[in-house]
Amino acid sequence: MTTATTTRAGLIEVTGLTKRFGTFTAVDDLSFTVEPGRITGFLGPNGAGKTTTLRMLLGLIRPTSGTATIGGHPYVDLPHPLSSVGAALEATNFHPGRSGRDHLLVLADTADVPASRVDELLELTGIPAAARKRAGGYSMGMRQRLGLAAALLADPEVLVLDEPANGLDPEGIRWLRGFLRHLSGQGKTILVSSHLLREVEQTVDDVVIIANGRLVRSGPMAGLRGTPGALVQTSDPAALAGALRVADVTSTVAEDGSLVADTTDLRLVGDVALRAGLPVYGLAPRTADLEALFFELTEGTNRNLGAGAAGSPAVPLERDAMTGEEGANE
Ligand SMILES: Nc1ncnc2c1ncn2[C@@H]1O[C@H](COP(=O)(O)OP(=O)(O)OP(=O)(O)O)[C@@H](O)[C@H]1O
Repeated sequence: MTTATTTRAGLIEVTGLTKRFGTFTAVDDLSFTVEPGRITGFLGPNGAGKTTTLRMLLGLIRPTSGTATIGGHPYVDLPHPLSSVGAALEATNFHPGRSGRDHLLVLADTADVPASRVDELLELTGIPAAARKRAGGYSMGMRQRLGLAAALLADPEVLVLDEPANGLDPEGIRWLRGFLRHLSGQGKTILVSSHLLREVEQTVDDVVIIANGRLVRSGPMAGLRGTPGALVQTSDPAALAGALRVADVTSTVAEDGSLVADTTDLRLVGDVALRAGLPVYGLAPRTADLEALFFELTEGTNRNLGAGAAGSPAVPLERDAMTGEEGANE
């Protein structure tokens, strides 16, 4: 069993985490771990409970039950929270009249971080010139980069980013991917939320997928992609399946009539078909349809649209420690 004294500093452990707002259960008995040196995608449709979970992890709201710890400690008990965890939960909470650089300088002062680190981070996040202008005029992508710079100020071991790809153009998403990869290469723990699997599928090593506040899947991204294979279109799939079996390759006929062979050796499949005298109309590696899988796993669970909305809250019930949003009780 893991204890606070033996847990690695950057390990995130969520155990039986539950959050109720009145009668509405936003996060329901959620358990997962996030490993250092890896990028983990925290995925689920709108309203699944991602932000609520991250807020509990960051000590901004109290769990109804369960725990969320970083290096074995709840956030509020971390001896050096700023150098342990950097977070960017919203891309909008900057003083609009203040420049991005000034915003970071204020934060740096609070966190006891030298001003030189601010300029280093503005370079790293690609906004050195724009950061001298008023933050009120920033695009969403710029605000994302500024939020990322703020999260990294104290060079934390753990980075928690809520929808960081929102508002980034394809070039920006590619940049973010490379940047996060670089940080995970330094051994940092990176937890990135998104409501789109497709947006992060090339970025993340592991996934934690939730729907209706509950865990539906967690593990390496490779496991989600499934076993690679070959897709073949031929005139007689059953005959080709028989010929492949002789060559020690198992296969199944898909709904659309194509044959899915359990091998990545396309040349072998082509050769077997040729020897069997069967025409091949199409031959390609099989790639998982992640979008379809994600939809299947989370189907109809967007609570903000009302589907499956039993007990859905009409009004916010609790004041949020970060945004000061309205609300009262738990
Ligand atoms: N303070 C609150 N009071 C009442 N209900 C809340 C509060 N905060 C969140 N909720 C509800 O809890 C559910 C989960 O919300 P949450 O913001 O955690 O989802 P999410 O997965 O982050 O969604 P999105 O992708 O849209 O940001 C939603 O139905 C939301 O309306």
